[in-house]
Amino acid sequence: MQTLTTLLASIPVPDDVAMAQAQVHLDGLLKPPGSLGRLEALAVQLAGMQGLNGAPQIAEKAIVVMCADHGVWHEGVAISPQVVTAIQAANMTQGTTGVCVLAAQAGAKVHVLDVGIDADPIPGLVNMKVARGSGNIASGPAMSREQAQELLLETMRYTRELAAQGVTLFGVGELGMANTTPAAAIVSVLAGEAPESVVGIGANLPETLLGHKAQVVRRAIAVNQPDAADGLDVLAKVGGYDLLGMTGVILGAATCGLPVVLDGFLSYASALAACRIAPHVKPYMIPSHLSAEKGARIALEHLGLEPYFNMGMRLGEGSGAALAMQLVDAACAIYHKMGTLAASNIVLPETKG
Ligand SMILES: Cc1cc2ncn([C@H]3O[C@H](COP(=O)(O)O)[C@@H](O)[C@H]3O)c2cc1C
Ligand SMILES: O=C(O)c1cccnc1
Repeated sequence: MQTLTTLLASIPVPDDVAMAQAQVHLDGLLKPPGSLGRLEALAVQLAGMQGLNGAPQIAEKAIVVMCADHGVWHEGVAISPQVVTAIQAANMTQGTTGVCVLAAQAGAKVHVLDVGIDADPIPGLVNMKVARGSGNIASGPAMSREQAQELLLETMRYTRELAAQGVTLFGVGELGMANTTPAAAIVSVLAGEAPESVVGIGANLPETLLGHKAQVVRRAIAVNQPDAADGLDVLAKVGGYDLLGMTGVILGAATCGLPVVLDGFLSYASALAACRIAPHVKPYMIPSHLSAEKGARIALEHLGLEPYFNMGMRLGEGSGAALAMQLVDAACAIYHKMGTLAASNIVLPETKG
């Protein structure tokens, strides 16, 4: 079985030649060159991905939703009852959640993984439970480094298996009451920003409790002393199973040369960790929306990603990733279905840049 090191080393470098050819093709389509803006850039990005073999074309889409509970919930950093994680995870199997509805719109299949829900295994979920909830990061690590590495590998392998079955576009999602607290801790450490700048209301925490939430993040960092240079250390000490699992999907997709659409704030934390673990994963990431969570802009800036849309969304679950998959479809559609300037005998003067 391949080790983490060999898997990470297998992430292909995007194909520059394919990207240049895609740009030439786009410039010849029935429009002023460049006039479809970031849709063109997205098509070029896809063309460079080795798993797609040159032409941007999406076959099967998968949104992988990582579900887990968090010991830090007991610090009073979230207002939702902890049992909502298990209830909403079960709802995922009924197709009634936000991500399920939006994924159906996008033609994506939702895969729901229990990586650490504090409940008995739930029928219909993939059981990859590490434990019934992670450790309380305010007083110790979320998990051991061994557990973190094992879950990272397992979720990478799960993603690669989906790719082997024909998935060519991935989206990440999560579910876990209180998970905006470990996500804020990860972003704080990896972006080098104060907890106060990245802590937000999550699922409607009263503003009056934001100071407390920031203090809990401060404590988590002080107690655990995560090494900002070591993404796995940060995830293990101040993260959680769901955040780790999303990092696994991001890295797993990249090892197959396939694109992965990010979601909201939680996914930004996982993506920052993925970049710290393997910086060459970056070209495979596709941002979706700007989450309304307070630290969202900071996290995206540190990722060097500009979100495609800003709709005040802050649900998570993969809802934003599902919506953005329709943009990926749009980028492929213009590439393959538009007519050419040449066929219409339109000759445009050369323009610069
Ligand atoms: C019914 C319900 C459905 C959700 N779906 C996603 N979240 C989102 O809210 C949680 C994070 O916010 P916090 O850190 O404040 O707990 C995560 O489960 C996230 O996926 C939900 C939250 C609730 C209440
Ligand atoms: O940005 C998100 O995805 C988000 C924000 C708050 C709560 N849950 C999810």
